[in-house]
Amino acid sequence: MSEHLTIVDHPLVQHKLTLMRDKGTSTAVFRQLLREITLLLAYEVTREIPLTTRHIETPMEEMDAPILAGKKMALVSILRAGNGMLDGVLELVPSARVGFVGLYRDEETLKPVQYYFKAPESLKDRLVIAVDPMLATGNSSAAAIDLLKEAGATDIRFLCLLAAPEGVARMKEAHPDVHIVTAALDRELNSKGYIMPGLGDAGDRMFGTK
Ligand SMILES: O=P(O)(O)OC[C@H]1O[C@H](OP(=O)(O)OP(=O)(O)O)[C@H](O)[C@@H]1O
Ligand SMILES: O=c1cc[nH]c(=O)[nH]1
Ligand SMILES: [Mg+2]
Repeated sequence: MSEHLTIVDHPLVQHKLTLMRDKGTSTAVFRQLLREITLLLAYEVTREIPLTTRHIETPMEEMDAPILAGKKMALVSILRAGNGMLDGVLELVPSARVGFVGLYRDEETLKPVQYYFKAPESLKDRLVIAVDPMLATGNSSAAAIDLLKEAGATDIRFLCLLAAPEGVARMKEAHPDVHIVTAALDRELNSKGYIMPGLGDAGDRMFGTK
């Protein structure tokens, strides 16, 4: 993947995203929609992953057929809202290994506070897909990717639902090698670091905590 940012403008993604943005959408429906959109985004983020061939026999004849190359990919959820995207990717890539980075954003400073880290082994040999629905200031995702690189990851993609221009710029500066896939690039951040027009606090809407 060469460009830094891909916006997935598929009509089904855009339709479902509108339903998610709507403040009248229930927690249960919000969670279900995020899972459905993530499956479609996962199709995009896994484009151009390397293939090799396996010699097989169809009922008709032998052939060298394409199959994914290398070690199983690692999927890393940035807690807690990232967990809402895990199932969608796992539906498409069921053999992926799964890791977790626990971070929350201090509401005053907008800096990430880390509370957990657990990654699959041999990260350096795997394609790593980090997931978090919201890329706002980019402080959380940049910090999560710092930790993944410290743990050995070299081939990392970032999958989110909504991005702000400020977060994309921050990621491009901190991690120019990390390709971002998102369903939408919104207008801006407000004075409290929330994405506008956005969808509010993804974790709270997903888990019903506010
Ligand atoms: O780009 P940033 O400005 O860092 O903001 C984005 C972060 O904020 C949200 O998490 P939050 O801190 O609300 O934690 P939660 O997932 O536990 O709700 C979101 O899921 C991102 O991790
Ligand atoms: O708009 C935002 C910004 C950060 N985190 C969220 O969940 N929503
Ligand atoms: Mg939150």
